[in-house]
Amino acid sequence: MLPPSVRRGDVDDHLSSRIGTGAEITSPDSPSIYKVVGVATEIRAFKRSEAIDYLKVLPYANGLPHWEPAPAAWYGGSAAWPPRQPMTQDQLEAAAEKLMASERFHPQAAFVDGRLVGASAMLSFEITVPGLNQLPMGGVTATGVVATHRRRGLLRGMIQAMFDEALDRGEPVAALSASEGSIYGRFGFSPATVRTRWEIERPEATLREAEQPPGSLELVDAAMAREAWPAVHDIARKDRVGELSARAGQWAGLSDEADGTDDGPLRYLIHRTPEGDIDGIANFRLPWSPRLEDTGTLIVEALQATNNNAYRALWQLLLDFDLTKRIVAAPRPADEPLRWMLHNPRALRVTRQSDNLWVRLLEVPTALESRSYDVAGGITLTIDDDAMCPANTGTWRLDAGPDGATCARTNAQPDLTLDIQALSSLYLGGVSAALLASADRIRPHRPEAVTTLSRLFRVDPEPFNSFAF
Ligand SMILES: CC(=O)SCCNC(=O)CCNC(=O)[C@H](O)C(C)(C)COP(=O)(O)OP(=O)(O)OC[C@H]1O[C@@H](n2cnc3c(N)ncnc32)[C@H](O)[C@@H]1OP(=O)(O)O
Repeated sequence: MLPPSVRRGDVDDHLSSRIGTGAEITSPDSPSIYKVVGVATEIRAFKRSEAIDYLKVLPYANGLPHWEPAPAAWYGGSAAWPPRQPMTQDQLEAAAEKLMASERFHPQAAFVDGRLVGASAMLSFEITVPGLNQLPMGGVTATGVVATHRRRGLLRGMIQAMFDEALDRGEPVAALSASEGSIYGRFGFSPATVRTRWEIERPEATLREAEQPPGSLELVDAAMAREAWPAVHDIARKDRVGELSARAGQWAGLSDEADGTDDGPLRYLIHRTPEGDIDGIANFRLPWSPRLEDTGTLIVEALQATNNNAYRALWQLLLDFDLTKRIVAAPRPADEPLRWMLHNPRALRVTRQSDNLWVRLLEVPTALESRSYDVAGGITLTIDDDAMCPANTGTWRLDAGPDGATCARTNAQPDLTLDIQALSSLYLGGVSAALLASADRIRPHRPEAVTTLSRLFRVDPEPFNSFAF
């Protein structure tokens, strides 16, 4: 008898077919372990004593050309990845201690013949969903399988175990930032937010409103930035669909020192209300270059504000910093208000746009009932076979509106059919149902079904998450 967290139809068949032993599944003693006869493969949480093995696997696995760590590759900085030096034993011990101390860290690992050959983890977050409600979310992070053990279903096994555990913890939604676009769709993840990188030539960066908004600006050191960021972010994130609660110690590493590259140290700019409360903050750099034509770029790595005054005041200074020629910012939302504050909206040139958060609904009725909908309406939808979360499969009636929603199983004829990926992309309100229908990702059974779905799910402003994890 398999434990409930491991389903014979997906994880185990997949694994045995990959290993090619014609293996039978044994009865595992522990609910989170499964084994294949003849090949000692286990998927289970790793222990503190195994955390260093996990840390050693990760940089090795992630050091592929496609892996794009932020911010180095994001704006073409010079920081090397993977780090040039392996971590020392002391550094590994310290990192392992820190990792395992977090109650919000839920790791899984793959062991073959007792050796840790792959790992992944979920971090528990809150995500802001439409209606500005906070929903528990499991964020998949730090994933790698050593090159010699890839393509045998180890990641699939870990993802399945993490889905099952997230559901047990009451997290109806999972999400991740994808290293490659071709991996995570098969597990039901689908892009739900986008991020952009944009540039403005300083001479073109004139604002329509030249007057300084009320309040004051101050350049501060890293110690002050470490205090300001959590407070500003915790207000701002609850006001933007797609934003996440901060990771433990998210800003602990902010420093005034240069990291030894040409990027220069991070600088910090805060905005205060006339009463003195900090209501906005930006992190920026002024990298050095031996080539004159490459100097004078001010790079904004993060900017968050709790109101429009702070947002405008911060940009007003950053766009007009003496001895600079160009401003580059990333990651930024596609619907950046700054564009509409410029005399010349075309001056803000998006030089890159990519998917940001990939969402995966684990428990459809709970997720759909946890957000609100700007217009009142109802729709009956059929979700195609969801092998990894089979309770989602079937036909659901959603009756929704600004005050909330009910979502229940029904035997009625559906208005449309879609798979869990399409519904996950729609969930935060940033992807158009009409677009997905045009791509045959939604199959309407009534002519007006896609319009109804579109009106129900869209949000304004666009969902955005300001950091990956
Ligand atoms: C959320 C994050 O942490 S993003 C970071 C992800 N990590 C990396 O990119 C590091 C480098 N890559 C790796 O370590 C590994 O290749 C992983 C973790 C991406 C995949 O691990 P594996 O154990 O090989 O994956 P697994 O065998 O379970 O593959 C599941 C499916 O995904 C496919 N797949 C896995 N990796 C890739 C890839 N890089 N490109 C395309 N398809 C892939 C497999 O072919 C398989 O397909 P199937 O279900 O149709 O049979």
